[in-house]
Amino acid sequence: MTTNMRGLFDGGADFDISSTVSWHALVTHQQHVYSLHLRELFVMEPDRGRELTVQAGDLRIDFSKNLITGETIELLAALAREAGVEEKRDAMFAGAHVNTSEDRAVLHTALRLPRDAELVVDGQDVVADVHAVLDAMGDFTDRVRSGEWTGHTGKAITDVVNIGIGGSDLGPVMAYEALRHYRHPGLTGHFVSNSDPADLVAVLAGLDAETTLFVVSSKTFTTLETITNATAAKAWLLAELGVGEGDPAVEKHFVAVSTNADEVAAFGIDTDNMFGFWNWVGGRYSIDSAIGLSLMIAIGRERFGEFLAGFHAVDEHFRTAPLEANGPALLALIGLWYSNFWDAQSQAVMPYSNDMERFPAYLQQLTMESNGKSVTAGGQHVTTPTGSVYWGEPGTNGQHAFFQLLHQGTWLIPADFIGFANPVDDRLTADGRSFHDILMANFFAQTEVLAFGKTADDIADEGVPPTLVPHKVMPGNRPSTSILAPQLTPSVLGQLIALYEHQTFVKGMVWGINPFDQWGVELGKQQANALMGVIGDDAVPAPLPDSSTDAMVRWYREQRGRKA
Ligand SMILES: O=P(O)(O)OC[C@H]1O[C@H](O)[C@H](O)[C@@H](O)[C@@H]1O
Repeated sequence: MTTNMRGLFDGGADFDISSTVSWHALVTHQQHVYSLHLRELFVMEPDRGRELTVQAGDLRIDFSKNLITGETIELLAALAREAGVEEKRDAMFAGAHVNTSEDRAVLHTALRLPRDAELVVDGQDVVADVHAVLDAMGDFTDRVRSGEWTGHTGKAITDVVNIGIGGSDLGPVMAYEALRHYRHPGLTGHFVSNSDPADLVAVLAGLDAETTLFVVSSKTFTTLETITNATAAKAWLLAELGVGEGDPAVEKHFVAVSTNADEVAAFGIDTDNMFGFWNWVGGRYSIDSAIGLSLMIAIGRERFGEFLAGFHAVDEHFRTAPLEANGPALLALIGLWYSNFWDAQSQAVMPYSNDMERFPAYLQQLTMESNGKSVTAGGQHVTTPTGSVYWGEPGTNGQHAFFQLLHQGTWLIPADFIGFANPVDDRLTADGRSFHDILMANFFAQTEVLAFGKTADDIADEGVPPTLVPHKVMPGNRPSTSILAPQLTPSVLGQLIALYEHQTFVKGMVWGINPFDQWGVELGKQQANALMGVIGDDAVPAPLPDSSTDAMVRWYREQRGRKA
């Protein structure tokens, strides 16, 4: 396989997905589906619930409550084929440089290959490299968990603080919360990300420096927030331990996860205590790399292995299943159906699992940083809307907050519901009734009501006064996808993440954009750096170039007790 993928990924300067035969067919087909209600579709296709359900690993994905027919799936699959999704998928798995703007391979799938797999990319045995790091992480994890690794004063570690932001925070904290029941009882994890000092202050307030381990996680090791927090944490540690800068105590309390050994050393962390990864792992695709170290310490190396095996199961499904029965591909294509043919702008994700509270936030970075692009990989302006706004809250909480808008509002907002057959912990009951049954009864009820609603006739038949009937009509025909799994285990969490990673990829490939760069984040960082020297220093001459920022900075200086 050639590593120069410009041809395939640029699609040729003239290629425009919205000019393809399949796209035009979908435009026409949408008018047909628009004329049908989900109530009618379920009558016309009585076995629809089973026919439109796909199994991907342990994930049972029911697409039947979407505004689709069998023909929609055929047309969407044809669109994906016209866009070269299968070739692009194969190229990604093989290690081609599919991230064209940065000329990099995209190999998060290699992070979960089993030890006996083979993959050589750019002359490098990727599987051997991945497992060497996993082994080092595992050995370190074992030592921390057993108490063999001690702090400077010889005490075992009780608290692990991950310092990172973006992909170096969202994945670790989300998975740590989601896998709460698998954690080591004697170790507590903490996550510090924000450049608001309140974040670090609140975490340090409860900690004993002698038993605290900091994991500084940063792909680049230059991210301002992370380096600021890590520097402050180091100063706190040195002060608490009563030792000076450069004291070897730091080695016992700071480890690093990064691709940048030079910066790690410059920060003062022994590179023997650094766990590496590679530039072919994007930040938002990195929870299964060494960035997962704090998670591995929490759940242990075996459970972390199960987590990786879960990703791999869905990778294999995605790599081999035909598009028409491919969970990630269908999730993507049906999402794209709403974005591009129904004018939907957002996508809700509702995990019916309190432990998955951070999953929507995690998906925001994964999907929006990946597909929030308006030029194609070839540099042309896109001709269609791209990435959706992802958002959500755990059920049932969301039901009592914003579901009203989903049920009766004017926007079409497709929703993914995620739920489990078994709770991880069912010790508590409410008068003998399972909490979990209450939770899942709500899940099923919501997807049913969204799809089928309640008609004015049905409401009138119940004796509701005519003036109230319009207010009580539930229009239905609101799409949802139900993703179910037996239980929220490390493997299932890995499967869910891989499902969304690959759906993000498929959407990006159909749109012809590059889901693996994030140039849009850079300018804000540069601007913040430039303003940092200005806002706190009266000597820097005003005015600033725009009147809004200028006035705000003057106000800020005044409020901070300085003269503008
Ligand atoms: O891991 P780091 O290099 O510190 O990067 C942390 C995060 O910051 C950047 O601004 C990117 O937008 C993210 O993709 C990345 O995950």
